[in-house]
Amino acid sequence: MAKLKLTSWLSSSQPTPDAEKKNKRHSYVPSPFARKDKVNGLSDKALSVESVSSEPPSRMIALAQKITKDAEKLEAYLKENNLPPLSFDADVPADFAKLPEDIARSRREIIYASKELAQLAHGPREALRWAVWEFLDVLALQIINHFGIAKLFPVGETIHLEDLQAKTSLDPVNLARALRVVMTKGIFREPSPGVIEHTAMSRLLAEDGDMEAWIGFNSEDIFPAAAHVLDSVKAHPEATAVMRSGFCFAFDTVDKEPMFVTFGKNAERARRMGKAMVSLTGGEGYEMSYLINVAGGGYDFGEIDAAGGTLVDIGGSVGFVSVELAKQYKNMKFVVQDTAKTIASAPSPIHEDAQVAERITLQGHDFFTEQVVKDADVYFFRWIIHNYSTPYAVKILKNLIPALKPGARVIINDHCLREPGQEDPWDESLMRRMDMVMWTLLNAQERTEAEFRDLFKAASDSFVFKGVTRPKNCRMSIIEAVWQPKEE
Ligand SMILES: C[S@@+](CC[C@H](N)C(=O)[O-])C[C@H]1O[C@@H](n2cnc3c(N)ncnc32)[C@H](O)[C@@H]1O
Repeated sequence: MAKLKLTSWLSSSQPTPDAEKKNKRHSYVPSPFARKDKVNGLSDKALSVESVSSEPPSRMIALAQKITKDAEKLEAYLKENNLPPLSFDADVPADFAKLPEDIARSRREIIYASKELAQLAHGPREALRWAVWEFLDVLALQIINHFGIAKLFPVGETIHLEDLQAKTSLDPVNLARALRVVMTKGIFREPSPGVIEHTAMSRLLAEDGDMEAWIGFNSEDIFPAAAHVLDSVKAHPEATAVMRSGFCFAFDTVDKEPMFVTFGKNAERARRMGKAMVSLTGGEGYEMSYLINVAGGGYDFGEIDAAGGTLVDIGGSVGFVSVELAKQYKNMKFVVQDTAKTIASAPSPIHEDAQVAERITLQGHDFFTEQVVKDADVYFFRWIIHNYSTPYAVKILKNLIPALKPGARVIINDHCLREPGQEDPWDESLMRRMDMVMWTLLNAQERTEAEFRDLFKAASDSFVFKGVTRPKNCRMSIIEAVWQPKEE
């Protein structure tokens, strides 16, 4: 399939002055390794810590000082608020308490600075040599998670390795070797030789079903698919066809079916992916509340609500986003569209509050066919457009056109990539890796603002691109265009 003007993140498209301003307004500490003048991530300004000598401290010392300063700040906050000290112990809370802005920043700076410091201390050759071994940690975690090892003994108790071995079909030698690799990541520990106990992270594997699904989906679906991207891109260098992705090469479905169809045929695998998505969207920076909270930069549907307007939630899964919106907006109506199978699996009623449930309609609809809900006020795509390369994404948008009334809004809720170096390093790494996941599974991609603009333009000149906004601390952006057909 021919590629349209696919300005991939490699061929950095120039942002408009407005986009530039917006990016700057939201930008955090520059991403690691992005700029020569901001060696390895933290700008020199971000590292301005007092030095006792007249010589400016080396990068290594500046990072170490920064870590100390921010760690002291974080520790003081924890103490003042009677929060437990940070630890790997199994009984600590799995999530950070909600931190005030400045303390949250300190926490993040500790993460970036310590990562950079460790890399400096490894040196270039050793850092590079072992960077490519990360997949072996994933392999070990895959084995431990798949065989449910964390659930085989209670949290708070220890177990002898041989007793643990007796509880699993996994070969004893293989259990021990996989366990000892994940232990290097703080998942389980061995307080004395052959004695195993839980840590906070292994406890999550035992008790958090969504996390177990997240690890399973990533290590059993994405990991094999990633290992086949090279085959796929060698055979089809344009890498746009959804049925020729690394996933299709890995699972023998090339030119037969896309990933979503493969999952649709396997209830267990589909359920795992669904739960994995719940885990992801409950994670920091992805919560639904960002979209809803107008004061924090979420989308304001107030005008549409006042008029009792309709939002079509396309690829809306089992309707949980529409439910959240309907709880907030008491007059709007919602149509949730997804594959017939997904719609059939939605809860009934969709919500216990009848005032919410009665305003939500569920409908089987394939977004590769013409939109059937005419004259709605909003057509909404969350985590949909990034699943498709440009030719498919343009088709999805074009399928809306016969249904659109003048002024209809098309809202996309996805990542929006900024220029390299403008994100907080944690976000930058996560969003770039999500871009690789999209490539791996679906030959799809995350997009920049300019790429979203091009997408709408390729669908029709009558889409007026309104721009991109991003709620504070949220990783996802809100991308909007309005349908304004040209006068004949
Ligand atoms: C990544 S999920 C996003 C779900 C939801 N919008 C959210 O925010 O979590 C993609 C959704 O698209 C649906 N989907 C995939 N292909 C579709 C198609 N051709 N037509 C309609 N829905 C489709 C899937 O069933 C799935 O629910």
